[in-house]
Amino acid sequence: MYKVKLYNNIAQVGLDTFNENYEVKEDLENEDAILVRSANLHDLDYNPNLKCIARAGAGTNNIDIKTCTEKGIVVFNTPGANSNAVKEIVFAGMLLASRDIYGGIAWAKTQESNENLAKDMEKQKKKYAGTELNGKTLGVIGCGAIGVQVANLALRFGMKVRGYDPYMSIEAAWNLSRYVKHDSDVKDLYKNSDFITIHIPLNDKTKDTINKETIALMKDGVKILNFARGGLVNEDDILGALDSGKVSAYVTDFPSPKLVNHPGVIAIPHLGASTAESEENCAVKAAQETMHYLQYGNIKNSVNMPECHMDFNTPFRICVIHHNVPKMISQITNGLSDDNANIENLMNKSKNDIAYTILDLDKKASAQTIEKIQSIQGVIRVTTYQGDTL
Ligand SMILES: NC(=O)c1ccc[n+]([C@@H]2O[C@H](COP(=O)([O-])OP(=O)(O)OC[C@H]3O[C@@H](n4cnc5c(N)ncnc54)[C@H](O)[C@@H]3O)[C@@H](O)[C@H]2O)c1
Ligand SMILES: O=C(O)[C@H](O)COP(=O)(O)O
Repeated sequence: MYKVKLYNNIAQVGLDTFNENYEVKEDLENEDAILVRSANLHDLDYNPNLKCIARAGAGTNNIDIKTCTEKGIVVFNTPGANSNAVKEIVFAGMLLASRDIYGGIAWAKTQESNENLAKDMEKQKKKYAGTELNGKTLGVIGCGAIGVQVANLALRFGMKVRGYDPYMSIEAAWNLSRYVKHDSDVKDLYKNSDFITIHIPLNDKTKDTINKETIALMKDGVKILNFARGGLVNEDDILGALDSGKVSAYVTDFPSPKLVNHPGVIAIPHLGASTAESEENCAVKAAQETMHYLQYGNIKNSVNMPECHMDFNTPFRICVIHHNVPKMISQITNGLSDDNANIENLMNKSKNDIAYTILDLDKKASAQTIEKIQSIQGVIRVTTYQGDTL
């Protein structure tokens, strides 16, 4: 029986994905896997049995990836599974930033006993007038699963679109409309955009991407949208720019006490991925990733380990997480020699400093052999799988 510990509410359809060999709940000890959304796992008390963490969502800044890698814990996310939900809310944000729909609705709610409402509202409405998206320029920083969808939809709104992403994947490039102007220098995007939306992960390099200096390069009256992470935008700098009028609106999915009452801030309580559809997509994908790893050692959509998966149809499988250094494969295969086992299939993949090797054998390896492989310098974790778990 595999144990999967829950750290957030996970959509039921995702929980139902696990079969009878899984115990899935919040209150568990010695778990094999963790399923999480945005709960902070930085202070996790890692139990030695923990093999993987699946983030039902995109951002993994709530997980200590470095420690997980050192301990041989595979961290998964669910790329693209919530991108449509975020794309849609970004447009809600752009519309709210362009027209005072929110102010108008708030006024209408005060008019319950106004007999002359029909007449009064025609006088009042000029207070809430705004501008259109059509014809404006949107700059998209980060053209991944979300950025590409936002860019493509903006074109359909009649916007001109510019995109900046020096690390764009081939898949994302295939999906991006050719009508999106590619900015190889982000300064060009800053200088020419009426709206700027940011869709990149938060890490040490991207923290405070939007700051005093970058804001100074932008058009006067620019509107900034942040549905990625709060830490990407320096709060003091954005508040200063709102006060001076340099920035005319800041739409954020990451409210903070400092931001919420500023008139230029539209703060939404992290609702970007909170749709039934995206919660279900993420939950199912995270559950599948967890099961494929726990049962077969197959890795798909990991942020700290290489993509490595192979059909499993031999009696025994050994999976080794190890450092990406010379002579590892020869040492691992030599380690098997005492058992006289035949390696029927072998796959080795690497990602940065980490590598992963799957060896499928014609018979079970002995406990001594597994210990020998585990003791090779550079090996982080060895896991074995029986063919009859299929
Ligand atoms: N508000 C929400 O509910 C919500 C939902 C999903 C994702 N997110 C956030 O949005 C982020 C993006 O999500 P995604 O699904 O599009 O991820 P993704 O991995 O598909 O795309 C991220 C893109 O950012 C690019 N990038 C990285 N660093 C960059 C930099 N310095 N400058 C420009 N581009 C850079 C990458 O090359 C990649 O193409 C996530 O990391 C997460 O933090 C928020
Ligand atoms: O990174 C993400 O996927 C989003 O921020 C969604 O987070 P949530 O699953 O907690 O809504």
